[in-house]
Amino acid sequence: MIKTDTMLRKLNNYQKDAVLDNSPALLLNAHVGSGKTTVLISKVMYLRFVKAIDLKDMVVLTFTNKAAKEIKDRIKTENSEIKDKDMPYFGTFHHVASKLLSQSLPVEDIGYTSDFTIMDPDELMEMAYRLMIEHRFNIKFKNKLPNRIEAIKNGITLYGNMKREDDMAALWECMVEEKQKQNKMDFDDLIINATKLLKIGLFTPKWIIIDEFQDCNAAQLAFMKEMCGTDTKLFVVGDPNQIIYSWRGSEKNIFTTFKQTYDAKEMTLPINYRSSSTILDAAKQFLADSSELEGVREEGNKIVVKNHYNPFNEAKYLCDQIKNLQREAAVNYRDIAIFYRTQRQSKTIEDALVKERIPVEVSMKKSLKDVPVLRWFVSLLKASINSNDKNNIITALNNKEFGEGLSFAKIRGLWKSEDSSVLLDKIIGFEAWCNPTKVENISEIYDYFELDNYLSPTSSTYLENKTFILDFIDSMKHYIDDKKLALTEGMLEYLNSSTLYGLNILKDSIDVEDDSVKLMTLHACKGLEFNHVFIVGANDGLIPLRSSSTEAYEEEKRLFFVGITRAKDDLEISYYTNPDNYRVLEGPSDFVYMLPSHLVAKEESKARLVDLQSIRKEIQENQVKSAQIQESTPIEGDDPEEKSSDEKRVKHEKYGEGIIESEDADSITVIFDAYGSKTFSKFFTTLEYLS
Ligand SMILES: Nc1ncnc2c1ncn2[C@@H]1O[C@H](COP(=O)(O)OP(=O)(O)OP(=O)(O)O)[C@@H](O)[C@H]1O
Repeated sequence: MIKTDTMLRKLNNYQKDAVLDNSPALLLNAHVGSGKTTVLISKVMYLRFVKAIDLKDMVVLTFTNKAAKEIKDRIKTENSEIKDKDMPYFGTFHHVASKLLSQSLPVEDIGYTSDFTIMDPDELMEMAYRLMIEHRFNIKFKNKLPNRIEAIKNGITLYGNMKREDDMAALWECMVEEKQKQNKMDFDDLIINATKLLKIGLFTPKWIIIDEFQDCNAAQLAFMKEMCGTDTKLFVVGDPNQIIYSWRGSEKNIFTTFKQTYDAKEMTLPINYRSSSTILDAAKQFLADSSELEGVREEGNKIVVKNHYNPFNEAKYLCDQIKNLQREAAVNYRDIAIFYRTQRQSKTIEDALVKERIPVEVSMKKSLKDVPVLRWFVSLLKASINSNDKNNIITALNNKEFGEGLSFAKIRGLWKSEDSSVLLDKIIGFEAWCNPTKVENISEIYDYFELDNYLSPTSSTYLENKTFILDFIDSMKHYIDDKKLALTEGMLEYLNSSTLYGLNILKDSIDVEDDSVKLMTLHACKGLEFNHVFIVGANDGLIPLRSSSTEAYEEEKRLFFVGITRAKDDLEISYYTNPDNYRVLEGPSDFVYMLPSHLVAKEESKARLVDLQSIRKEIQENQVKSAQIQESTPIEGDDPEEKSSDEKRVKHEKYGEGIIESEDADSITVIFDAYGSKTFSKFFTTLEYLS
């Protein structure tokens, strides 16, 4: 209570009014750096500790796990008796929807049971390809299957002028049926199914609080609406200037819609506390209307705009600059951040920093697919706790690297008990093994599956793979211990979370407190702040990324605005003369020209090209040595542009050369230069890998 009082005293009048407001619906228009997070946390604390609202009666929806954790941690600090389990509905939309479906809503009514598992987009695609082969569906534009599935889910017809209809509708129907049969929901199903069942009015919290409201999509709005009982109060906070996820379908006029639908009161937080007035004035150039945004800080340093010959030179320069800041101005590494537009830009900078022994942390949303052994292991565990999960049983057995490399035909033989498989016997016997097994013995899972037999102990990757699996098991054990869950129930929850949050489950995303330089994409920097910010690659084709529409270009602008406004004191923006990438134009982009000249100190890079060859060679060698980081599939907070990165070229004896568009355990889709897209079963096709 004392802390809550002190906290309220620290707020300005705009902020305090928002926290104390008791309207049935409030829309808080929070300008950049105006204390949105501060107000959100204060609001929850105020409701709990002053208004005595039970935390279980509050739904607090955030866009990242990290944001929800921050709020929960503050509540726990205020009262140490409060535990995570007392705040079951604090989390991302997917997390809360999944919680409701597994614990409070009658999922049986829609053909599921409460122990359903969650499938990520990769698993969904695997299912699609498998059904396509099994049912011999004729699907056009296979290389665009993810888009086509997304479209059919949303009732949109893609490729309307297609001459001949294909079996897309039948495939989707089959997938819906199969998901139900296997008791699995994909990410969208979580929100859609929860919304469907909420209609019955089974769960009506007293408060619904939403962060980053500007990035909500129609499905999320419907989800919120169905949770509203007659007495439910709504408190939503957002900044229309920071819409950076419209590709996810965020509603264009979401603020107007909300105001009209709920007759909401509107309040504004106009004061930016974060950035120097120079940085704020520069940021304003990227807003259509900046009249309301006020700053309180001094003028500060000019923004440095710098030119580098290429990314290698830049990486070298960044190392020198960071060392200077640390040596001469005693700046902590944790106060420095480097932002780039695409994840693949990170490697050059990271390698250079590591080489110079500068502590660095790269923020990267990695999905399970990024560590193949974990992807396989999670399939194995999912198959073991859900006997209906045909897909994962096949993935676990069929995997050539870690599983038994069994063909479809052989696996079909196993169904009919014509054949036997050690791994399948383990999968089938797992439930019985779990029953007497205690949580503290969960580490024995490794031995139960005799995993050494599957990780090739003589291979160079054995130790690394084994460590990944042991870390995963350890992290799962801690999760189950902390929550005091039964073994299978805990495993199910943990596996579902690992599907939702990817590898971040092993590590609580980026640790801002850790004394290291932070590297991240512009998308990932949302909500953070640093004293010194470097934004690299301000060339056309990167910042902004090449866009096909005015809307996309405007979104690139907002993204750059978000990046600029993370900086408190110093901002440096750089571009390349030779970007080393044919998709990127040399020289500064329009965005650099938009910075008013009186706010800018332009500097030519002093880093010469001496040693360039050796720097380049060294970094490239490191890149080859380190495992290639696959681009992640979109999980909450990810950037779609990151999906199609490295192009792998292959050669087919009949169709000639082409690029791999997609592949899974069984099939591979290649776009051939001369023949277009073709999908093959991996069992029957030999492709020569060219790159
Ligand atoms: N009333 C206040 N007085 C002084 N500083 C404040 C006040 N409110 C917030 N701040 C500071 O302003 C900065 C920005 O606050 P916060 O991160 O909550 O803003 P935000 O609106 O969430 O930002 P963004 O939307 O840009 O992510 C923080 O450093 C915070 O401590």
